[in-house]
Amino acid sequence: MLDGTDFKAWMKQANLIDGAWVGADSGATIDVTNPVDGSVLGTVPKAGTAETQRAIAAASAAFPAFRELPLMERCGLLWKLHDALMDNQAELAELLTVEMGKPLAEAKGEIAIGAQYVRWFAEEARRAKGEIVPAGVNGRRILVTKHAIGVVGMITPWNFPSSMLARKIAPALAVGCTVVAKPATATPYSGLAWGALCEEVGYPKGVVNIVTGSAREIAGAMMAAPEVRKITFTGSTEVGKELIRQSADTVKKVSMELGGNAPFLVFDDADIEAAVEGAMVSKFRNAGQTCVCANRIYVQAGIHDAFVKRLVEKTEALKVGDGREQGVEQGPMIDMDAVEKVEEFVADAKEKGGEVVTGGGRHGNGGTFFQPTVVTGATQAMKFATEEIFGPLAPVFKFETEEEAIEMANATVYGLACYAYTQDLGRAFRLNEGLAYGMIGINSGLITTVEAPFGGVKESGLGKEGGSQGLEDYLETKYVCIDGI
Ligand SMILES: O=CCCCC(=O)O
Repeated sequence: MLDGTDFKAWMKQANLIDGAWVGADSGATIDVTNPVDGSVLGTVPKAGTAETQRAIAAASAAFPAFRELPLMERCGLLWKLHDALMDNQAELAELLTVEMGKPLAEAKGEIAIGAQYVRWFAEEARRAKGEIVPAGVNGRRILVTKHAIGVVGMITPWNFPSSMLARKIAPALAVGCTVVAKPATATPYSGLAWGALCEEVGYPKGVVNIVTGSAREIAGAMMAAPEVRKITFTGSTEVGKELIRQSADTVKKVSMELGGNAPFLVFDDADIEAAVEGAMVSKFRNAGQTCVCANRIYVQAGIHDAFVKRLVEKTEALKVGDGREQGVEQGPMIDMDAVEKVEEFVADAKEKGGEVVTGGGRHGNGGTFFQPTVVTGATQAMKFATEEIFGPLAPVFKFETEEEAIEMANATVYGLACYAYTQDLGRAFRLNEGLAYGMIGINSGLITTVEAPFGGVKESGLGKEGGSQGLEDYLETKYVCIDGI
């Protein structure tokens, strides 16, 4: 266990609305538990429509002045926010681990990448450039300018409760937008901590508002409010589709980071050790509860057995336990529903001829711990071929040709991330062109980085987070036509 950190210092048990820390109007609260043993860490307000409407009104009132804050002052606030995150990295990471379950090393990494997003967008804000376009006729000038979109509603998930907010809140604040955020009910403290950090570094009241409680009511109030000009959501495709439908009524801009079903292709010419290493990190980080986790591992026949042998050895060596314990590499799953879903995938695979080579069931630690699992003999008829597993289950499929691998990899409605291991440069280019995914890792199982546009195609989403594109999503483009020159 960690010594000397005081994660409770950042564990805010109230909502931040218009610069005040408040409870729900009704006084109702929701318990927040540690998935390691179900123990109650504390409570958060069970807020709903009225509280969210006040948060939106506060963000709306704060917008004109915040938008006008000199660019260097906005960037300066982000620099301070970056430093506050890193100065409190250990405490914030422990808070994340106790509410979400991921190993402390991963939680620290999550706080660090969140801080990097903040720094990245502090730098990118200085390049939110417009352009002057040559006019088609004399005496006329065409100017294209960029402007903060306005109040942004943010709905964030439980699996990366800090960094998913980072890559929404940082670009929004960088360009002068104001924020109403709803963290996931299972992991609200990491989101509320962003409110506390923003307050500490001096954001004016109303610029950042954080509301916890009824997802239906909070999201409903955001979607209904004409002042909310943009909604950014990370979560399931099902919920994302519903939010897109609701956004039509007030024609909001939307960014949707939705589900995935990442194929991980390993070709005969791959460096097997590197491929296994990549598969391990891609599959088992966050106990497989990552939208870009390898969901289907396709291995070419010539190296299939050698790959599986190493994958199983490494999977069996994973240390499962309380994320706060030294050396733990896989924590508990978020809840019992998640466990049962993985059990269903295993049962379905077994019924259809798959072989569980290691793991396959609940872990001896009890509760929501699940064994790191490898299933071989996977086929396109099994449920995980088309559905997202979101758990520590690695299905291995065998393939013969590149064409067959691409076809199977693309046989899904999702298009978030995919991976391929090969030493053949020509093949790497063919894969990049042939795989219908928003992100491709060639010889890498870990591709998330602040400089790159994270996001999917098809039913995996709309918009990008990170990169210069991640700023663009919070800007409105205007054009001025000056005639008679
Ligand atoms: O679950 C989706 C977020 C992925 C974040 C990451 O890759 O770090």
